[in-house]
Parts: sequence; C-alpha cells; structure tokens
Amino acid sequence: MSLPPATIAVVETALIIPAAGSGTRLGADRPKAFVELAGRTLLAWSLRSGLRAGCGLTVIAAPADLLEEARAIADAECDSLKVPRSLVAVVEGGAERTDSVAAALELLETANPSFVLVHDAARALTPNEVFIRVIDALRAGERNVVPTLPVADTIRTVAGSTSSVEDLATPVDRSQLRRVQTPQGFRTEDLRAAHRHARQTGLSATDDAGLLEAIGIPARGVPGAEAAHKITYPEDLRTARARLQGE
Ligand SMILES: Nc1ccn([C@@H]2O[C@H](COP(=O)(O)OP(=O)(O)OP(=O)(O)O)[C@@H](O)[C@H]2O)c(=O)n1
Ligand SMILES: C[C@](O)(CO)[C@H](O)COP(=O)(O)O
Repeated sequence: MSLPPATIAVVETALIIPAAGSGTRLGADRPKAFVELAGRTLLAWSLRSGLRAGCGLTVIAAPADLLEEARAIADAECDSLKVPRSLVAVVEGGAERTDSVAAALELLETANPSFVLVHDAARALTPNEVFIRVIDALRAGERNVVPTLPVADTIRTVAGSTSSVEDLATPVDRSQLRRVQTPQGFRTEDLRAAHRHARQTGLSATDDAGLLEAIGIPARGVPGAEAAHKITYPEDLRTARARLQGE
C-alpha cells in the first residue's frame, strides 16, 4: 500500500492512531475503537482531535476485518472538518500495539514528516491542548514527549502473597510517579530507529516512548489531561459519556 501522490507534500506533523486492538477488557460486542460514544466511535473522536490540532497526515491502524469501516469513519470526519480525505490513510494493524504502530509508520516512509504523534484510539476525549503541548515541545527541540499526570492515590508494591490477602511493602514516593498518556511525540527518524531496534532485539514496551528510551532518547513529560483517560473498562466508557454530557 502507498499514499496517494497528493498526500506526499511537506508535512510537519503526522499522526498515527493505533486502533487495531480487540478491547477484551471493555467486553463490547466489537473491537474497542469501533464502539460508540455519544454518536461517534472512539476512533472518530480520536481522529477528530488530531485533525483539529492540525496534524497534516494521519494513518489509522485498524483490524483486518474493519478496514472499510475505518475508511468510512475517516471520510466522515474529514468531510465534517473540511479536511481532504486523502490526508487520512488506513492500514491493517498487527498482533500487538507496537506492530500496529510499525505498520502505520511504514506508510509514512514516502511522506517523511518532521514529527510523528502516536495517539491511542482508546484515549478518545483527549483535549486539543494536549496535542498542542506535545507539538510545541517537539518544535522546541524535545525528542521523546509524553503527556503525564500525577498520581493521586497512595501506591504500595506487593511484597508477597501467602493467601488471598497480599503482603504490602511501605508506600512508594508518589511525588516521583506519573501516569503516562498519549499523544506521544517524536522526530520521525527517531521513531523509525526505535522500532527498527525493537524489531531486531525483540524488545517490547507498553508505549513508543519506552522504545525510544531503549535507544538512548529519554522520555520528557508535558502536562496531560484527565479527559485523556484511556477507555479500558466499561466504567471508563461511562465516565467518558458523563464527561460529554457535562460539557
Ligand atoms: N494489536 C493492537 C493492540 C492495541 N492497539 C491499540 O492500542 C491502543 C491502546 O491499547 P488498549 O487500550 O490496551 O486496547 P486493547 O488492546 O484493544 O485492549 P485490551 O487489552 O483490553 O484487549 C488502542 O487504541 C488499541 O486499539 C492496536 O492498534 N493494535
Ligand atoms: C500507550 C499507553 O496509552 C500509555 O499509557 C498505554 O500503555 C497503552 O495501553 P496498554 O494497555 O499498555 O496497551
């Protein structure tokens, strides 16, 4: 698959949306990115945020049997925001999140944007400001940008387990802990190098920032947002619905 020639223009910031997960923990009757939230799928909400933040080219990684549906969602959001449909491409995702990002990254080869943001379809209500903060940090020279939030609960590690009740160690210093969100932002060549290294070494990480760290590019935090919470369990979907109703 390749990008149509019209999209191989000068693009500063491209966007990759991994949307190929199954959503096992959500337990819906269809893959999570295609579940509806207040009249739009999670994928549509995420794509909308990225397009509104000015990402010049977007690649969605979707499940093999939902490529057509992902295309239809992309076309509808492009039309609604008056963005050319050719700016959004759809590829087949892989078995793991990293494989889905890698598949999308491959398609960006010909466009070669300066920066790439990677944003979970599952973080459907991420505010525009978070995208802007990540892009601004990249423009200012940062290379591995991660939106984060502090941790509110007291956190303890499990020291052992002798029965159904766990032994807990003393609390860790939560002032040093951060919850990591998306969109995460990188220079395109760094993201490519990180994925190449991960492929060659078999390294796995829960996010792309972790893959860059493994090639010596440390992660740097900018403020995230509560609204960017990942929709993982049914209660997360209820929270997102309530958030939209409260607007
Ligand atoms: N093979 C995969 C796995 C995940 N993702 C995407 O990565 C994001 C974060 O993953 P997560 O929220 O954990 O989604 P799932 O893997 O679908 O959830 P679960 O583990 O409950 O099945 C989601 O937008 C998901 O669609 C993907 O593109 N390809
Ligand atoms: C990338 C991520 O959203 C950062 O918090 C998260 O790691 C993805 O979810 P997963 O459950 O780890 O796949």
